[in-house]
Amino acid sequence: MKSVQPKGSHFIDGAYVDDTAGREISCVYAATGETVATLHAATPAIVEAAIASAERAQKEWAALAPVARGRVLRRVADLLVERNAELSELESIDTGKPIQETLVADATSGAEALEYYAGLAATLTGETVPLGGDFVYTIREPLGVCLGIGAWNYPTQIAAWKAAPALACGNAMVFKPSEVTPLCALKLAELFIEAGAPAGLFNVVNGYGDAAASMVTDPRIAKVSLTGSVPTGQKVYAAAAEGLRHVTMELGGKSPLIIFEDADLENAISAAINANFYSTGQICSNGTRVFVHENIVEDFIERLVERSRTAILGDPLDPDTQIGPMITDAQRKKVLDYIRIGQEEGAELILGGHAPEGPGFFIEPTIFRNVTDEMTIAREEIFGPVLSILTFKDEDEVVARANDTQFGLAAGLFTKDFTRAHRVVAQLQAGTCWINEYNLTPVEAPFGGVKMSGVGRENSKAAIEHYSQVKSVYVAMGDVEAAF
Ligand SMILES: NC(=O)C1=CN([C@@H]2O[C@H](COP(=O)(O)OP(=O)(O)OC[C@H]3O[C@@H](n4cnc5c(N)ncnc54)[C@H](O)[C@@H]3O)[C@@H](O)[C@H]2O)C=CC1
Repeated sequence: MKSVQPKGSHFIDGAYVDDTAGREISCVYAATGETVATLHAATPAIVEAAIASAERAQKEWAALAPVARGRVLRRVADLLVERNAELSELESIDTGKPIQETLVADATSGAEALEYYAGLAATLTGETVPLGGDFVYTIREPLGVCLGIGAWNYPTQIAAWKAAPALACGNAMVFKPSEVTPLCALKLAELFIEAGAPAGLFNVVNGYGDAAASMVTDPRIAKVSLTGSVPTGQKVYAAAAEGLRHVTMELGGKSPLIIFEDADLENAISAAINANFYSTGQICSNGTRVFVHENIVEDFIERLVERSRTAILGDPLDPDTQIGPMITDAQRKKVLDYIRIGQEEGAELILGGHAPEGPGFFIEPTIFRNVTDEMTIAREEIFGPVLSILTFKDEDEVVARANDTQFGLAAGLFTKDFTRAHRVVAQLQAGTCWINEYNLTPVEAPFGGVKMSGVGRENSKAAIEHYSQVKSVYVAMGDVEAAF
């Protein structure tokens, strides 16, 4: 494999830097287990350099005309599109996701976020509030230096989804990628410099959880946006509270996908496949509890299994590969444990369930039927290619069961009855819902969770609220009245 060793472990103040005193980070190609790059986790000196340069750059950036800021973001979007082929290859090496996915879902999704917020940058104005003679005007201000902390499943997309709205609002960002996918965000940082952003505006600090934790409580950090698991979210939210910092939390889920009796079966099956096996099931919003009406469950299962059997597992860089490995061996073990527990608790394994022989962290697409609500595989987030089929009889019952979870990230339903579709969606406790689709997350629409799945929204105009603050200015036009 060609070398993907970056010129340094971190990208700070416009250049690669390293401090070999930091603990080693091995970047492993999940398809073979081979180490493809070795980096060093941030030391306190690296963290200090990153935050200090971001603080400097933020002042320069916020002083630019918004349209000029937008122009830089737009150039980054163009560069992401132009370099999509090489960036997708790197994404596949960093994560193990198949190249046929990364070519359409990672740098391209990042580019869309940058293009969207590039356009929005110059429109972020305040409002005027008439009060008779006096009036109030508002100014939308940046927060300062924002900290982004990423998960491993979408390293380019997560970095871009956080950086684009943050920078459009006039903030700077320090981004800490997941320690298992440290490569892609560094490339994004290079592109910001190439596009003309001030040095320090978007810094990447690689490291483990402790490096991110040390930044969360730094007095110069105004906001923290995390994509990660619920336990990490709870820790980061609590730590950020010490300084009353703004937070956005994009956390885990156990989302329902409901297939009503009148659903278009082939479309529903396509959605169930996408909602469970895309990115080898490593997607937070996956619809892993597939509720199928009892009258159609046999037909549904027959076709689902028939189609899922044809999935091609293989080298992520092979254009024919449809399913890549899990991110790490540890994650694969965790998923295999859930599969074992599912069988022990009485669910019926009808496809997959094994790790194929040979190198790499592969796991077969796995389908369980006869899953019941209290089983562990129906309650906990697995974060792997494991689809659970549950059956239901009527609408009220399935809504109650769908909502019976601590999570609330996403939900989907399939029906041809639009009255029912809207009635059910209105009752579902989820931040993002799909009617007759699943897992599409266009930048134009808000994305995020309710309940334990998170706080705040990414994408769309909604993200602007989470990366800016409003100053209210009262203007008096007459004399000041006083009691004496
Ligand atoms: N809602 C969403 O948008 C998404 C949520 N996820 C969730 O993320 C999880 C899988 O990703 P992982 O990387 O394993 O999650 P994780 O929660 O272990 O780590 C996420 C990030 O937080 C950092 N971190 C760990 N401890 C920290 C601490 N005490 N303070 C500050 N930062 C800390 C890690 O280094 C990593 O960069 C899944 O549970 C999944 O549901 C993943 C992708 C998208």
